[in-house]
Amino acid sequence: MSELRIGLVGTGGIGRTHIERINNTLQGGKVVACADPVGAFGLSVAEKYGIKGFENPIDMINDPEIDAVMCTTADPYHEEYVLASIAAGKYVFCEKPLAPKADACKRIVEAEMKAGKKLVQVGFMRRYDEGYKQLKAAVDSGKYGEALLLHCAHRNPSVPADWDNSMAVENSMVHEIDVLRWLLGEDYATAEVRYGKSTNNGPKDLHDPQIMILTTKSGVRIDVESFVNNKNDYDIKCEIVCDGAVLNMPKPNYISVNANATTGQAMYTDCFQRFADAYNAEIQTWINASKAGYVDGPTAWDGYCCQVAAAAASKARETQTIVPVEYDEMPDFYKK
Ligand SMILES: NC(=O)c1ccc[n+]([C@@H]2O[C@H](COP(=O)([O-])OP(=O)(O)OC[C@H]3O[C@@H](n4cnc5c(N)ncnc54)[C@H](O)[C@@H]3O)[C@@H](O)[C@H]2O)c1
Ligand SMILES: O[C@H]1[C@H](O)[C@@H](O)[C@H](O)[C@@H](O)[C@H]1O
Repeated sequence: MSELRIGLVGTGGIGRTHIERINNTLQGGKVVACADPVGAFGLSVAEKYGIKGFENPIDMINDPEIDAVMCTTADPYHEEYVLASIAAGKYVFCEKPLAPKADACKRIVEAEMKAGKKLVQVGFMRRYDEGYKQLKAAVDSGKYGEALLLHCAHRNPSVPADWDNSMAVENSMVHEIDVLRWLLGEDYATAEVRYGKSTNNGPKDLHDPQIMILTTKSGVRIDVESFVNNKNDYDIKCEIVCDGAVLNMPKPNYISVNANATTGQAMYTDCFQRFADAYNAEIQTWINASKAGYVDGPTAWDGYCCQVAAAAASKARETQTIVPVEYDEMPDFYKK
């Protein structure tokens, strides 16, 4: 196959950035068509990029001219389009979360096993970020002793007005749930969510900030501050306290500017700036692997495990208790 012909469903903010990165920057693939659950919107984006538009996303997924699918719709639509891609036997990249609820992720896992072949990659792009990769390499090297504690922060300037408490975990902190599980190489045992004093700057149904506390099966304790209406910058922190050292994620920086008798430094204000290189590496890896006939990234099983932990954290928040994270046993299908 000379070029992977991609059909993208979900032409909102990130969908359009993926069309641009694939068609202008990356190699080996082209977004040749797009569609959206809001049909007319999908058609208008297709016109803007000069690619084929489909009114109905399922027709696009089933079109023989489409080799692989990207699903970048709002979270509740992921299940339908990922299942349709699996039914069509096509590789599918699904933005995180695989689906907001663990039972929907489980249905995807079951459909993929029934198809007999891994087809799904989940959009946890932080695994491709240079800073997280360096942290993982340092932990895996064993040179710094065992990881004991992790202190993390996930700060966004703002989130849309329809956000509620469940999205803080299911949509936002799910990035930490995935990347720290990958970094430490183990699953979670318990989840807990505690509130600080809330800002008045966010949506009315969101208590912000929140602190999620996770423990892994071996007992590593992780705290994550989620503050998604800080009105300031997009700031991601990860500090790992090891037995013999403290490891800190490097902060990608802008230049500092001395002017007007002040030293200043611009800051990232969104994930597209902060993780630009990671998105490119993630999607290039997906294109290469899809052409070669395999999945090389976070799997549907990873997506399921993350939403199981997110559900435990949500329950912990509602009950203000510590909740066990209880996964199904990993099927052999995902062990290879
Ligand atoms: N990996 C990441 O860091 C990352 C970053 C952003 C989003 N995401 C994920 O990607 C998915 C999509 O997020 P998004 O930020 O692109 O959402 P978005 O709100 O920009 O778009 C979502 C949907 O809203 C509707 N919509 C948006 N703009 C519209 C318009 N002008 N007219 C009509 N309808 C419109 C469309 O149906 C569209 O598919 C989500 O699952 C999200 O979690 C991941
Ligand atoms: O969908 C976005 C995206 O995943 C960002 O990377 C994250 O920082 C935001 O909190 C989330 O709302």
